[in-house]
Amino acid sequence: EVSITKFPADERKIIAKAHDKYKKARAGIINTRHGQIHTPAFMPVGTKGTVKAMLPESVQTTGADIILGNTYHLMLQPGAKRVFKLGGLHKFMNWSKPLLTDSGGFQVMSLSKLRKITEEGVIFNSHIDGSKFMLSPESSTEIQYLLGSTITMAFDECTPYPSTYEQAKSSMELTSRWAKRSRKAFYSRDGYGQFGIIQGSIYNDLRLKSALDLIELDFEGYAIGGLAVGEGQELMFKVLDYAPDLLPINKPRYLMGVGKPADIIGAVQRGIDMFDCVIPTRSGRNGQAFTKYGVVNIRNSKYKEDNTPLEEDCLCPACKNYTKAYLHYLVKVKEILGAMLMTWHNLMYFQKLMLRIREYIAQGKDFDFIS
Ligand SMILES: CC1(C)O[C@@H]2[C@@H](CO[C@@]3(CNc4nc5cc6c(=O)[nH]c(N)nc6cc5[nH]4)OC(C)(C)O[C@@H]23)O1
Ligand SMILES: [Zn+2]
Repeated sequence: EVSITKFPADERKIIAKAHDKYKKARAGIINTRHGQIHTPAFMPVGTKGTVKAMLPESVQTTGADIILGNTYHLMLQPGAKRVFKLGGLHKFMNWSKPLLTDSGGFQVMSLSKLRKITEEGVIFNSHIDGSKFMLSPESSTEIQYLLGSTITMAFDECTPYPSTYEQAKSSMELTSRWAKRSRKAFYSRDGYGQFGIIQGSIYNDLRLKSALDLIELDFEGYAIGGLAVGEGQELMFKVLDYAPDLLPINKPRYLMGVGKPADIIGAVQRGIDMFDCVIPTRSGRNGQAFTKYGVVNIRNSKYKEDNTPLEEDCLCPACKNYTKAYLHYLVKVKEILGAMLMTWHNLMYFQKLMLRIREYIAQGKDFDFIS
């Protein structure tokens, strides 16, 4: 029931502005071969075929519909052909819902020491044993097929931040050529999809050109790459004020590597549907718990005799059965159970945030809350 109240003109402008701010937010469902994805969605990161410190069934109880894996790590160990022979990544890791795999270029740049970028692809030495590998649009796409990914990411070059206009332009153009080769190498099947990744750094004309090049290839969804690479929230939002609108309105939009709750809320308001970030899992293992009261650093000595849960109304095992004092102790003495419980709580927190955002959008309500 919306009651129409006569606001003075200037207040009406503010309210209109607020609603205007939310008009790009959308809630929906992506149907895949491995089940539905309710969007806006947060994807827990399972880089090496496991969400660290979590059983897959526990990840499922947090409400996650889809998790992320990494081509780069899995091709080095245990190897894509071996995973294929063993029945694919879903079977290997006992996760039957959707899986999205990143295409590996970004991880090569952020992980391996020696590498060379050529038109063909990226030649690099494994950060594990130094052996030589090459990733190309074709090999990355084939590896993701062997893994059995529900959503395959195109092979791109993540333009570093900061970059000059010229650097960003040539990097974006390489990504467009690689996207074309990735699309050609993709074995399309019902219920599986491939997402293109737009680049262009912070330059709106390059972002537009990147989007136009990739829309021509008719991907099942589109990611905005080259963000969450040190540019900061303000600059990221500046790009997000226009970039999502360059992409097809009826296809999923995925912002890679984001982020903290406030980043996610701001990006949803600008039209983003999918997110992945290591924050809930990595910071959980480091003793940081996300709660409605803010981030709790459980190692702080003020918790050593705190007999209350992280959040009294949270349904996760950490909050239902344990106290902050116990979590403080476990993390201090580096007990594995500490990493498990903190991770479980944070993943639950992030999924509850996404659920509330989806509900607020469905009811046409504002969701500027950051709790
Ligand atoms: C936010 C937070 C905590 O996440 C951490 C750390 C540093 O940022 C992150 C997250 N940001 C991030 N931006 C990305 C851009 C691309 C991209 O353009 N292309 C492709 N294929 N994959 C991408 C994956 C991305 N992840 O990137 C690494 C280095 C993976 O660690 C993550 O800060
Ligand atoms: Zn909890």
